[in-house]
Amino acid sequence: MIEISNFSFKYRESDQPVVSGIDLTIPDGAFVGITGAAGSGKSTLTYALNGIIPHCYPGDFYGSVVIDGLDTCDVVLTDVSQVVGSVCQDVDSQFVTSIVEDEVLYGLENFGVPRDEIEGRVSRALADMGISDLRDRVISSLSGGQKQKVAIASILALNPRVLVLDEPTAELDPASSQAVFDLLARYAREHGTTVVVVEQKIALLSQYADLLVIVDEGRIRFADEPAKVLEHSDELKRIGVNCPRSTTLMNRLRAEGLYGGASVRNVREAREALKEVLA
Ligand SMILES: Nc1ncnc2c1ncn2[C@@H]1O[C@H](COP(=O)(O)OP(=O)(O)OP(=O)(O)O)[C@@H](O)[C@H]1O
Repeated sequence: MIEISNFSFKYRESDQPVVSGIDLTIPDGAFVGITGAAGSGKSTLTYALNGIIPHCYPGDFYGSVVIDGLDTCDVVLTDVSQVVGSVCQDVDSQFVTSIVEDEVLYGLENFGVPRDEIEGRVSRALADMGISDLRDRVISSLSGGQKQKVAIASILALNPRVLVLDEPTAELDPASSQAVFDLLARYAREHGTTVVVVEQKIALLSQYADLLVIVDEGRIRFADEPAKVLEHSDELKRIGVNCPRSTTLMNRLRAEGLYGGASVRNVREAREALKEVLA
């Protein structure tokens, strides 16, 4: 369980807090999607979850962030890393070795995983990400999308109880993005891993998230199941979050009194809903 209570943070260099009054409870095994306009504070929230705040960025920290009973302010970063595996937005800054296999091995060896488990974990993580063929490649020679997959594989190999990923599909094509989300959802379902993903594509998040969080100017504007959040497509647009056109269309029909169902997340759901409207 993750409990963020009345959390605010001001970077030493910023004039005012960049996130304020954040209250969020995330049960174990939940799939949480976070989105919001550029600069709204999404990455800052992920830094609070993976311990980078307060351990690497100096600033004013108020409130508390407690992960599986660990208050991130009371423990060292390594303790947080044992529980939270994270993939940051700039994956290049995350790599510590030059070969794909070494990168996945690095974390396992650092975490003291028994030798006889290591090969199985490396192979499984690479296979899960569909990159077994990249095992011996030099990381700097990979495409942006391939690098993202290596970064995710390195974290999956560690079997963290919580996964925090900041725009993990930014460099991926739609099919690979879907495959990564499928995999994350499988980890949540089968291993009870709590997954927190920052993502620009609200349609993709809505398809997978149990809880969709919208951040606006450092505050949580909505935190609810996706269909409930999508009901507010006009307000979302005003704060820089564009819903799929199918969502906006069905919301307009609801406003006109022509549709009474839940907000739709995609064209397929809109098609079904329209059948009802036209019946
Ligand atoms: N290390 C830092 N020092 C000072 N200010 C920072 C730092 N990192 C981020 N900020 C500021 O905090 C605010 C929120 O940034 P953050 O990166 O958390 O937002 P974001 O929603 O993730 O943005 P994006 O979608 O563009 O990645 C921005 O005004 C940003 O300039």
